[in-house]
Amino acid sequence: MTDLTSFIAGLPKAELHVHHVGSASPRIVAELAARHEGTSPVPADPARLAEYFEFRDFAHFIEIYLSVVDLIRDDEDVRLLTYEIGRELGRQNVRYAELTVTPYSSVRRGIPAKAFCEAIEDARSGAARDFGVDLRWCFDIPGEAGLPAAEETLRVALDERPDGLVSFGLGGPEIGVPRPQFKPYFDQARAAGLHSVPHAGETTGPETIWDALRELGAERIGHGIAAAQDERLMAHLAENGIPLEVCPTSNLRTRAVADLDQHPITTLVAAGVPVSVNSDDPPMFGTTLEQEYATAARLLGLDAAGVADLARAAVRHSFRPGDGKAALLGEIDAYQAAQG
Ligand SMILES: O=c1[nH]cnc2c1ncn2[C@@H]1O[C@H](CO)[C@@H](O)[C@H]1O
Repeated sequence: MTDLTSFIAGLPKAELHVHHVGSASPRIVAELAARHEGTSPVPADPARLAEYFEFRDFAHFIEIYLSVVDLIRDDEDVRLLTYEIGRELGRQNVRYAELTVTPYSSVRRGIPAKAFCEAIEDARSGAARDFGVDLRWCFDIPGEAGLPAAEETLRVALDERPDGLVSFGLGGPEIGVPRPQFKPYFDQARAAGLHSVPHAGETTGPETIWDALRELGAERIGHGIAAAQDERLMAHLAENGIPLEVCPTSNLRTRAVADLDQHPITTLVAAGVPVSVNSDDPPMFGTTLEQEYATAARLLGLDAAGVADLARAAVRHSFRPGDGKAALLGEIDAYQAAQG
């Protein structure tokens, strides 16, 4: 197992499902909480954060998530947060990451869209230069904020169009937030060349995934674990090569699954559904991408070659432009050969 752990650590990887504010390290969260002490429920002591990040259920998770979002108050906070995420990804040998960013939350708090996009783009350049990580953006609609959030997210995406933007998403709760209402916004984003990557089937059933496919033109699905309850849907995903971004520990910590050993990833993989493994909100869930790979290896019974294939799947499912995918696949091949 130690061998596999070090193989995973050195393996060049791609991360496809990781949230911006949800990636803030305990140090950064505590630093921001101290800066805004008295106006935030977030503990300013990193040692107390683990307890703060114990979630009763998904709704509680979103409540806590939004309290951390509230700590991001100016474009300097955005710049620092994003650059530090690049550092952590680089440390894990993540070479490419699509970060789910929610511009609506910041714009609503008074950070101008232009300043927000400049801050993430500055961090993107810095992360490439200093940590060798290629960061890209998925701009997601926070579902709980409804159509005004959809409108604003689309506006920022199309008007600012930062260089790193590759896709358009939809996050937050699924219960009480039907996917079809967002169709016109996804239609416009897709017409402008953005890929469609909504969350679906994380906290509700397979019907939400069907909606995401039919109404939002989903090319990949965030989470999508409820597909395991629907044979026809699994066959559809397999036949059409529509991948799921699976985040095992997240599902445990938000109590979407009761036990990692019963995680649907095994059913999905057995049915031929393309999957990648991702970390979602790593410090909040007490995980890292490396740990998610180790968990997937355990659940799926993978050896080093199987783990390398998992990394290749993430690269293939990614929206990395140009010859970037081939280059990263080449890095994985070279690493595997050298370890051989
Ligand atoms: O696991 C997750 N599922 C859904 N949304 C999430 C998750 N993690 C973070 N967010 C974030 O929650 C906010 C409120 O909608 C959004 O910013 C979304 O990106």
